[in-house]
Amino acid sequence: MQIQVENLGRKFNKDWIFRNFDTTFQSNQPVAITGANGSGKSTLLQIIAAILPATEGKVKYTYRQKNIEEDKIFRYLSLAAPYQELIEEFTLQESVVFHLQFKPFRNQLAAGEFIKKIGLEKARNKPVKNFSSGMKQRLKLGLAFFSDTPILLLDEPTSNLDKNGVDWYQQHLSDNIADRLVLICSNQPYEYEICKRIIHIQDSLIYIR
Ligand SMILES: Nc1ncnc2c1ncn2[C@@H]1O[C@H](COP(=O)(O)OP(=O)(O)OP(=O)(O)O)[C@@H](O)[C@H]1O
Repeated sequence: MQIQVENLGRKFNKDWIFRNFDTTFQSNQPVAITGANGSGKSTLLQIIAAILPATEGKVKYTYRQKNIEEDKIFRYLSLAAPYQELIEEFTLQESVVFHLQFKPFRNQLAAGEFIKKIGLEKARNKPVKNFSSGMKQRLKLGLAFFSDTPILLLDEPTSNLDKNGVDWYQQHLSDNIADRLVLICSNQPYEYEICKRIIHIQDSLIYIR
């Protein structure tokens, strides 16, 4: 998988959040996106996920030597982010079965095994609306980690997780990144220890470290 970003810029109202950004993201080269609160990390991630349009510039997606249109890229990506919604009325079991209608899990993982892997067996029949914020975060991360997609996008991945949850995150992240293009928006180094490349956003400019 490759994502090529050319002359990317985004403004809200009259303010440029960032401008003139060029880079290429590749599978097996996980990248952290860092920067102060409000610097534009989530905005950049949402443009790459084709959730938000860019104001100028282009994002090009290539998978197995074929161009993927922007309106099809959702099929190729998994995203875990604070602004991503879960279906609150569904139980955990129903949420997983619903998800599997659109995106299968890696290595043919079954729904029951998935629920064990995210450590929520006791909540199998509980509605998601009654989950704690940490339980919701485990579900979001699990769906992203274990879905069979070549792109994995994470925004503030350990928010609401306790120490056990952070250990769980680090373990499953490293187990599920092979052959995937991984981008992590974060200011917590323990969330992006696997990333050798860091992109830092400051004062509307994006620096590659
Ligand atoms: N829909 C919107 N309308 C107007 N301004 C917006 C909108 N969405 C984001 N912004 C502004 O864009 C800037 C970047 O926001 P963004 O959420 O991308 O930052 P961030 O680096 O992810 O922040 P944080 O670390 O707090 O999550 C902020 O100044 C924010 O107020």
